[in-house]
Amino acid sequence: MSGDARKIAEGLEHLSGFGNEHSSEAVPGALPEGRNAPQRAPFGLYAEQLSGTAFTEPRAENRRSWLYRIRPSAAHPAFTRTGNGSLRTAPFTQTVPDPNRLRWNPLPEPARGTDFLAGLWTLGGNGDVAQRTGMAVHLYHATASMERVFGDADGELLIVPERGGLLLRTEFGLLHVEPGHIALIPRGVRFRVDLLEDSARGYVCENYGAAFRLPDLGPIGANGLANARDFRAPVAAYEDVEGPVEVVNKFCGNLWSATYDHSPLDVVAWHGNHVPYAYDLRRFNVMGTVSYDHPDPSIFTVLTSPSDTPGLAGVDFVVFAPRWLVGEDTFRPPYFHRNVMSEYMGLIEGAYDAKAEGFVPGGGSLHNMMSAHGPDRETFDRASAAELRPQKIDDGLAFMFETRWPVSLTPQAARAEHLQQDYDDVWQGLERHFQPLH
Ligand SMILES: O=C(O)Cc1cc(O)ccc1O
Ligand SMILES: [Fe+2]
Repeated sequence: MSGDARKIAEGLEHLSGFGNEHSSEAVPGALPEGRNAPQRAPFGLYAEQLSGTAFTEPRAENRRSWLYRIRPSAAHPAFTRTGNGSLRTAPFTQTVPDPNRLRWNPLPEPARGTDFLAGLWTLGGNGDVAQRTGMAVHLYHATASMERVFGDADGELLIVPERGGLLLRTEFGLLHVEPGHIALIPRGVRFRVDLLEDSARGYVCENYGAAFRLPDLGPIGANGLANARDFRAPVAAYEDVEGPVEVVNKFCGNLWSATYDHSPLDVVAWHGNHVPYAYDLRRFNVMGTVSYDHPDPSIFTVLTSPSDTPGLAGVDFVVFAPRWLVGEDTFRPPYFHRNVMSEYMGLIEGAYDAKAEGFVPGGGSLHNMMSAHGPDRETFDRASAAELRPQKIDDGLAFMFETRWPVSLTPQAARAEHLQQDYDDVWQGLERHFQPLH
């Protein structure tokens, strides 16, 4: 936490757009013109490519950036294993996959001096990191800014702050996010997290699969949901620091550490489309029914990571943002359902319209493949009797990581003190109302 970081965060410029060919230079003239790798890059910088897709993936999929840096990333000593803390990686095989509905309270308060990386705690996930499929659900609770630098070779990190602003110092420059915003750090991109308050907590989806992108809009048309221009990418900003800097690399599930003799956040200019970005979820253009029935939550998709089957996401990131409910002769909250996809939900603020209580900011719920869930009894009773006037839902911000594979838990999540023991009770007392005519 630092006043300096807050001042920096609030004065940041950014580049606008999703998936663009952006370019940025912290020093005018640092970006080569007309070629990526001139014989000598401007100002004695090193040119380096960072790829996010195979070289040969179709143009519409292809992601890579060119970085012009003080030292090439290759200039580093050997990495050696360091402790993984509470961070775990797929395949998750240490617990028996659980068909029960599960819900957790927020993580307990960590020790003072816990940085973002040490504060990461894995709930579970699916797939296999070495196959680049699946995802992990992490929570974080941090009480100190990072001194070290982190990069995740295993996947991109979708960070969903719930409490406390963050200043993300990345190779591409600086991003500022507050609760209600998201940040995405692409696979392999190095970064450090400064806290803007005494502590920060939130959620992370580590996506081992194909990079998140905006969903197709189909009949919605050319605009709507998350609009591309509302995504913010950083402008180039570099650290010219000589001296020991610890760099931690997550590789196939383990943390590896090396002490560099310089900061790796030394990129003076860059161009490309494999970049970190941030987005304010309150900019989401919510679509919904204007006639009847509760639409499926895919209508709230912010970002999707496709799998090899069209329409079947490895993981979708979905937001339940403030909106009007106007459906006529409609049970307006989320319906009862059993879903082939698996749903991890978190709450950033306020309340969620399917749950009267017990689903709290910083907590989370897991409804795995085919587990029966939906409104709790209190919500069902209230919504079944409610007068159906137009109603604004504006007291909460919830989200979902919805994935095609069941989420298996880590032992620490399965045995957590903050796992609620009585979650099933929210569906107790749903009375029988059936009265056939006779
Ligand atoms: O379970 C949930 O609360 C998420 C959800 C929301 C919704 O509006 C419809 C279906 C669904 O799974
Ligand atoms: Fe659901």
